Amino acid sequence: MNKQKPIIALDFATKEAAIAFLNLFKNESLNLKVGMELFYKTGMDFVQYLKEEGHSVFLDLKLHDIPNTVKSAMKVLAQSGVDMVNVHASGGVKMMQAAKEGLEEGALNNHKPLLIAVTQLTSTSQTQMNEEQQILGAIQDSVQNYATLTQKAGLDGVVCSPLEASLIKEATSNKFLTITPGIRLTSKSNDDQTRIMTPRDAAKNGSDYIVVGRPITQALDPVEAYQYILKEWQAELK
Ligand SMILES: O=C(O)c1cc(=O)[nH]c(=O)n1[C@@H]1O[C@H](COP(=O)(O)O)[C@@H](O)[C@H]1O
Repeated sequence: MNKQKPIIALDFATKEAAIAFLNLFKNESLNLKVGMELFYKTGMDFVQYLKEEGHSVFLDLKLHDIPNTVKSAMKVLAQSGVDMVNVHASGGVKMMQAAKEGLEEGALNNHKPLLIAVTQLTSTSQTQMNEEQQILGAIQDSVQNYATLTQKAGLDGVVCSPLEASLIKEATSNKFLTITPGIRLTSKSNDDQTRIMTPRDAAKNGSDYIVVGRPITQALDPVEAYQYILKEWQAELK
């Protein structure tokens, strides 16, 4: 995964729609995230096709189950040759350790994907967390707690909002990765994302990778939107 480039969330319903989008980018090698919608429709063959086309792939399936099940599933994912996979940190330290073991056991030719854990989803608001999850206190504290547990389990980093990136670096280490969706071009969100930042501010606040979906995929000119975000991201990259 090239840190200089945003990760594009390839949230499309079909292989044809995803390929039509990718064709706009000619032969450029991209960081792509394949999530549940596209994966459930197209399966591992399409993921493999993306790898063969020279792209880096974050397979975002957010595993969350008992340790034994997650370990077995990770063994299979390790064999796919993808570059990054994830679990939910709320599954607990034992589940995260099992995920890591599964990846290590399944790794082919020593290629082990980066393993990261989702803290609090970027769509979750302070109020929602307090009222629905019954976690009291500030959402930043919950994110930091999940990040500390993730580090303890030996994973490579977390998925969080860019708003929390610098806080996580302070609580863990500079090498602990922050992968940050919730990227919007203005400071106001008009969709399901609540904890958002612009690409430039995300870079300033220490995000290692930004994940961007609709601001690129739904743009009138996706290549122009991508180029703009790339420029904004790289402008402040340390
Ligand atoms: O794990 C993720 O990638 C993820 C975690 C999170 O907390 N928030 C979040 O938005 N995502 C993913 O990041 C992408 C963001 O897409 P947009 O909101 O369209 O930019 C989606 O594919 C989400 O599934």
